[in-house]
Amino acid sequence: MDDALMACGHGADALGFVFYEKSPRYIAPEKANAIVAQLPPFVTPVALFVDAEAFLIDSVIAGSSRWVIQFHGDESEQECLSYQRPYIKALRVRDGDDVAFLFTQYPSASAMLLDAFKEGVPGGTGEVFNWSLIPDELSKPIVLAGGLTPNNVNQAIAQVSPYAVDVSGGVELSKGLKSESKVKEFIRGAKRG
Ligand SMILES: O=C(O)c1ccccc1NCC(=O)[C@H](O)[C@H](O)COP(=O)(O)O
Repeated sequence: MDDALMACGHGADALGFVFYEKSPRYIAPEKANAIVAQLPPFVTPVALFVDAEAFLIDSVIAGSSRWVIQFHGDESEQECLSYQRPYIKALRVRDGDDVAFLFTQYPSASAMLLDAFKEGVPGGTGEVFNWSLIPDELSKPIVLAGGLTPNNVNQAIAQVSPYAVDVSGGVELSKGLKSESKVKEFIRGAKRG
């Protein structure tokens, strides 16, 4: 709760909640929904799943009409759509990927999140990928992720012009422990960019 309100206080537009049990950032659904109930009205809570069972997703989103879902696994478009909520599909980009083609696989997504590919790690890698793999013209808004920090967020925005930027490890003191000064610096840098 303290971290969430701290990030909102520094101007975060959205907060991600990781419902992937293998992540050090995992949060239990009931705890997350208690936080969501306290969020200011214009901050979007984003529920992150990796090939989760439908009952888990349903149990989280039943807690609030405000949830946007972010899918980090191999979920099909049909599956993403079945929850009848706005959703973001994460793609882990690697050399040789045709990003524009991958976008066409999720026509119903509200946005696509582009993240670094690391074998066996579905997200939160802390690694930057090659931004030049992102075409200039894409059919959906991009959320840029992967190894962003207060030091490179400006450059990322200048090069990619994303709809939004997403950060995890780059604003932490250690895995799962957010740093207020880094969060503040990151958001300031992003909004200036
Ligand atoms: O953060 C995690 O632990 C995580 C685990 C499983 C799926 C997704 C996860 N995070 C997703 C995010 O959107 C991260 O913010 C994104 O991958 C960027 O992470 P980082 O490179 O550490 O900034």
